[in-house]
Amino acid sequence: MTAPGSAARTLLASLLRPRARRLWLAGALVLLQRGAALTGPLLVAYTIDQAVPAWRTGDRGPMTGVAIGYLLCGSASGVLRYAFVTVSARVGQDVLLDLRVRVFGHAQGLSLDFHERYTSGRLTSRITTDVEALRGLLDEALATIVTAAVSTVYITAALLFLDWPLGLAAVLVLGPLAWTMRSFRRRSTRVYRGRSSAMAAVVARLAETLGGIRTVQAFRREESEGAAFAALNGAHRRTNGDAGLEMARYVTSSRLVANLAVAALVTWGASRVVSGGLELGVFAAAVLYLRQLYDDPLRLGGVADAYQSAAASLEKIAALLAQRPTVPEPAVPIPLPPPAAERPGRSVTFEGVAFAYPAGGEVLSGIDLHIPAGQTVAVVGPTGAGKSTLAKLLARLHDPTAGRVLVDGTDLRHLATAELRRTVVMVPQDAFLFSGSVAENIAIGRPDADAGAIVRAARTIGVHDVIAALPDGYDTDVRARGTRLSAGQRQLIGLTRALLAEPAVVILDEATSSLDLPTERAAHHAMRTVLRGRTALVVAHRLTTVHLADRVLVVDEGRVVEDGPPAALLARQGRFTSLHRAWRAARPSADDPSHGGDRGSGTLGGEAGAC
Ligand SMILES: Nc1ncnc2c1ncn2[C@@H]1O[C@H](COP(=O)(O)OP(=O)(O)OP(=O)(O)O)[C@@H](O)[C@H]1O
Repeated sequence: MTAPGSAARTLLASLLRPRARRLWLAGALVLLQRGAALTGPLLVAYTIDQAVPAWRTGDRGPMTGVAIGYLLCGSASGVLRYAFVTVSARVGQDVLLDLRVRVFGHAQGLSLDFHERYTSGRLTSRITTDVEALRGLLDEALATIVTAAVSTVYITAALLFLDWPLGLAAVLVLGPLAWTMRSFRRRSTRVYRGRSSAMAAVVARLAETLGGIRTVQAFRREESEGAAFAALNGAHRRTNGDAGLEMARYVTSSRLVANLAVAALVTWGASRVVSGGLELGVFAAAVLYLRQLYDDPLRLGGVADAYQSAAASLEKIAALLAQRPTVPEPAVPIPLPPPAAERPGRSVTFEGVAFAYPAGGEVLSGIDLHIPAGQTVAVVGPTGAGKSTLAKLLARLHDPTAGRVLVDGTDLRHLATAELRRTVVMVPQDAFLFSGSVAENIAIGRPDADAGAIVRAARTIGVHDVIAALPDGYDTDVRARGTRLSAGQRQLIGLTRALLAEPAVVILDEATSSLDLPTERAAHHAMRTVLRGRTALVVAHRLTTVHLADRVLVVDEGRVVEDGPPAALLARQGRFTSLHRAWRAARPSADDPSHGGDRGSGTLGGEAGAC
């Protein structure tokens, strides 16, 4: 069978090495168990050639010895088999647990650009289908392979011991059998790998379609998604059929070779018995051994599937584990200087920053920016201008391709991840809620926060009443039936998280989705609360948000084209003024704090195209 590639072998070795002692024990148990199980034919030879003739002369001793020998070997074989299965199953389960935890931990540590490339469906497939494929290897295939190898050595030795010409002839037949196995291996490798990839594609599609079920239903894509899923299943069925065909070919050809060999050897042995060249008992034992000897290659064929699937899956998992974060933890972190007592927050500097996503051209270039501690900066501009990318660089979700991003003079690349996450907190457009209580969800930025601190933060943000009205208040499971929080409420929870985490630098990627006026006012108030006393970069889609800022950056095609206080920019009659006008035209009252009406929901992102 094809051995897994070197990365997969290294991975398997790293999984098995910590369990070496139990593996040695399992190996010793197999040696003993096969020894006990394969003594049977030797006892048959002894019975026919020695014990029965002795009994005929009135000596029952040898037969009694044979009976006791049978009993002991049979019992020992059973007990040893039980012990072997128990030990190897424990090793298998431990390896799988270790592997799953390792893959999950590794995937979590990989940078955002990896996750943007490698879909969650593919990751699910690695942790489920591929780890399960390894289970097939550990549960059955490995034991079968080791048992077959040990049995072949034992049986060959026993046959040579009983009658070396017969033993030699039997060994020679192993050659053609090995050849059939080799050609089966060559053909089946491709087929089994194809089947494993087809299955992975089915799982990945399933995860992705169900993950995006709202979009699927909203755009009536059920039929086309169903057709795509059926096509993938069809491909999987075809590869399954091919695998079955290969196996049938192998079983037929190797059985044919084995049966021909047994027939020839039995005829030859029988002729020697007749001519007196071979004892009857030895002949009987040889026949019993021959069957077992040629059955082992067949058993190996039976587990080839599990072996090949595991080899293919191990390779995929090894390739995933070989991915390195593109935003690595510094080898020797540099701590931030103590915060200045006189000013809240920390300063932020972009120094000659440029950035390109791995699979695309430059989306930011020539960014030179200094944000003093405590300043709130709103970033506005057309859709796709690079606003969110700028925010992601400050959160170090990516590293710039040129230049540096500094907080209080320290390059983000030199900050320990824990300190970075404590200092800079990003509130994304849509706050993701993990399964668990509302309180746990609020506390993710500060897990040691007590209930009082959580409630205080929620009150300050203005979301306490919403939470208190939930079926179990702060203990309500956010994923439980009937507790769907609205987009606006999720935003408020996201802001409460940020407030509780008390970062020196906060990044708000304002949601583009429009909210009803009361929720929008609540969100506005919450933002004002979170921004107070911190350095802030706000990707703004509404002019009400811009009103919160000390300074506005207008970004277009990856460059900062205007920079200054909102009033000064308005006076300049430039890009910001056009944006402002477009906003006022689309939403003359609702976005302006001086008005109280409730109109449509124009947002800067949407209007920015006019700019
Ligand atoms: N993960 C990614 N891989 C490749 N290109 C990306 C990725 N994310 C964004 N881009 C591209 O980078 C450019 C800037 O995107 P970015 O999200 O920063 O714009 P934005 O100004 O925040 O837009 P919006 O207001 O619509 O959110 C766009 O051309 C976008 O297509």
